Amino acid sequence: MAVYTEVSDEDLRGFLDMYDLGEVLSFKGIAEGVENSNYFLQTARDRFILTLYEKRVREADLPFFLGLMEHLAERGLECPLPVRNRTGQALGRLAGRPAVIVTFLEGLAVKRPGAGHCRAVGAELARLHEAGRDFPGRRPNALSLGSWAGLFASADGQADRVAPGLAARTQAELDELAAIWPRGLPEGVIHADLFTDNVFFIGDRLSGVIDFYFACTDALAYDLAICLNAWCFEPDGSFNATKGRAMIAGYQSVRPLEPEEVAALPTLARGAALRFMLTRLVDWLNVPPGALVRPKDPLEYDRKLGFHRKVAGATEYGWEPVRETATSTASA
Ligand SMILES: Nc1ncnc2c1ncn2[C@@H]1O[C@H](COP(=O)(O)OP(=O)(O)O)[C@@H](O)[C@H]1O
Ligand SMILES: N[C@@H](CCOP(=O)(O)O)C(=O)O
Repeated sequence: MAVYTEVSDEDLRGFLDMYDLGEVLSFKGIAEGVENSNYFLQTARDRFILTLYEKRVREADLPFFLGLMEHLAERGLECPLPVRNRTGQALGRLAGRPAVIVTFLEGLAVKRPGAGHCRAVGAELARLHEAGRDFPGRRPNALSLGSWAGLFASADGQADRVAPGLAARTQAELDELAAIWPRGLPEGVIHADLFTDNVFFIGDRLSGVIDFYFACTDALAYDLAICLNAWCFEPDGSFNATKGRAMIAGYQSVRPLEPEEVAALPTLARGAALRFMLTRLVDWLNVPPGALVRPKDPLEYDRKLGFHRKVAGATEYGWEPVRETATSTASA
C-alpha cells in the first residue's frame, strides 16, 4: 500500500473546505502504487482520487503534469482531470505535501494481459503521442541516461546485497548504454510509466490511463520500449513475441515507426529495463520506516535486461513493417 503521508480528519476537512464537492462519505488509503500517497474519496457529488506527491515528484513539475492531463482529456483521451477549487486552483497543500484531487476513472487494471490488451495499449500509447504533439509544455526526462549513474551511486554499493554480481553487471550496462544511446529520434510527450497498473479496462475495452507523474519530453519509441518491458514478458521471465507483435502493430496502426526508431528499439528496451531496475533497487534499499508500501523487485528488471542484451533486432520483439493498404498501393 502506498501511503507515506497520513491525512487527519481535521486536515482533510480544512482542505475540502476550499472545494464544492459536497459531504465526504468515505476516505481510504489505496492499496496500490509505490510513488505517491493516494486516497479514494467519495463525496455526495462523486468519486475522486486525492494524491499527495512524495519523494520523486518535484513540485515545480506539477503544472506540467496537470496541464498535460487537461490537454489529453480535451483531445479525447480517457485520463483523470484535475479538479479545481473555488479559487480556480487545482494544486493545493495538505499535511505538508503538494496535493491534488483528480476525477475517478472506471475500470480495472489487468493482472495477466493477453495479446488483445497489448494491442490496445500500443494503439493508446500512439494516440497519446499524437495528442501530445501540440502540448506546449516541455519537461526533460529526469530519469533518462544522464541520471542513471547517480541513481546507481545512491544505491551506495549495496547492489550485491540484493544479488551477487548485480553491481558489476549494472556498471557494465551503464558504460555500454552511455556509449550507444541513440540520439536524434523523434521526440514528444511520453507517459514514461505505462505499466499494467496504470491502464484500466472495462471488459476488453481500454477505458483509461492514469499516473502521469513521470510524463516528460523524450524519444517516443522509448515509451514503446517501456511498454514492451512492462506488458510482454511472462511470469517465467520469457519474452512473449506474440504480445510484442500485437503491441507494436497496435502502435503502428496509429503512428508507424520511423526506420531509425525500429533500429534503436533493442537499445531503448535495454535502457528502459535498466531505468526501472535502478529506481526499484534504490527503493528496495530505502523503504521509509512506517510507510505502507510494498517495494517492487529490482531483479525482475535485471532479468529482462539479460534478455534485451541478446536481442539483435526489432523483429525479435515482433516488429513487422507496416503493410501497404490496397488504397495506398493503388495511389503509389
Ligand atoms: N483517477 C483514478 N481513478 C481510479 N483509480 C485511480 C486513479 N488514480 C489512481 N487510482 C488508483 O490508485 C492506485 C495508485 O495510483 P498511481 O497513480 O499508480 O500511484 P503512484 O503515483 O503511487 O504510482 C492505482 O493503481 C489505482 O488503483
Ligand atoms: N512502474 C514502476 C514504479 C512506479 O509505480 P507506479 O505505482 O507509479 O505505477 C515500476 O514498476 O518499477
